[in-house]
Amino acid sequence: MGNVIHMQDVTWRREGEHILSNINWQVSKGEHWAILGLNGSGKTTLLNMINGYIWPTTGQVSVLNQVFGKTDIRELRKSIGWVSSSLQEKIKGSNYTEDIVVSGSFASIGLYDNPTTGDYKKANRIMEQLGCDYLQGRTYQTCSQGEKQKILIARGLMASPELLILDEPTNGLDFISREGLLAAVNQLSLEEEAPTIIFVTHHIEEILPIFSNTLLLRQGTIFDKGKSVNVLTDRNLSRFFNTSVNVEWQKNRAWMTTAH
Ligand SMILES: Nc1ncnc2c1ncn2[C@@H]1O[C@H](COP(=O)(O)OP(=O)(O)OP(=O)(O)O)[C@@H](O)[C@H]1O
Repeated sequence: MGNVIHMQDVTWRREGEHILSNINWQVSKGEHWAILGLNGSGKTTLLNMINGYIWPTTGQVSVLNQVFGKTDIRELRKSIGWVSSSLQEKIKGSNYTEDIVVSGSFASIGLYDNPTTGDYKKANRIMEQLGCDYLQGRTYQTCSQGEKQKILIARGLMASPELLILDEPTNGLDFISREGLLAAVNQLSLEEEAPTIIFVTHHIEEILPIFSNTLLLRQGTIFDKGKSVNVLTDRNLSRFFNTSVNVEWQKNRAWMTTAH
């Protein structure tokens, strides 16, 4: 099994503070991970590190078997799809959805290169797969929040990445759109050439059964990690959130409520 992410004794310090410390984490091919953590726990910092935008102060990082410091990060980034709210903010509302998706081939936000008919065919196939092909011919600004997220995920898949990072993709979605998006992510994971998916969320019930593993991040350290069923327990999450919670499993998803 190949290593998709390998972090060994990683720390990241800024202005005398440890933003990340003692991070030992391995994601193997065939696993999909959820990352859960309160605001400011270091999730974005961790993702920035995986994408090579920041470097560990100490420790070693390798992504897709490429050791940082010995590899061309820009090349590596072509194998990583990253969907985040900061990407969402960069998209121009007047762009056509299919052009946004195609731009994922060129790792550009706008469409500056000359896409081929093949690129558009691929975009169409991915959009079909995510159930958003009906949006072709529409501008981004006319799409709902859920539709926009699907477009950005489709864009992230255009370069056939080996690793797909979905950073709080359900933010701002109503219940129906959220479940629609989760169903699309689930479907995507079943595809033959599916990338490894890292799914960052604040909501436990969004951790679909495909997310075999979960990482709990607290104050820049790993609070717990491992099989989701073992990590998402009453006892563990009560300690993690510092408040008493109950977890109930329904349809292989964990639902959390406060215990009082
Ligand atoms: N460049 C930096 N310099 C100083 N502090 C930083 C820097 N980047 C992040 N931090 C701090 O590190 C901590 C973790 O931030 P990070 O954005 O990784 O958290 P997060 O888990 O993604 O939070 P959220 O859920 O709110 O997005 C925060 O306290 C933040 O202020």
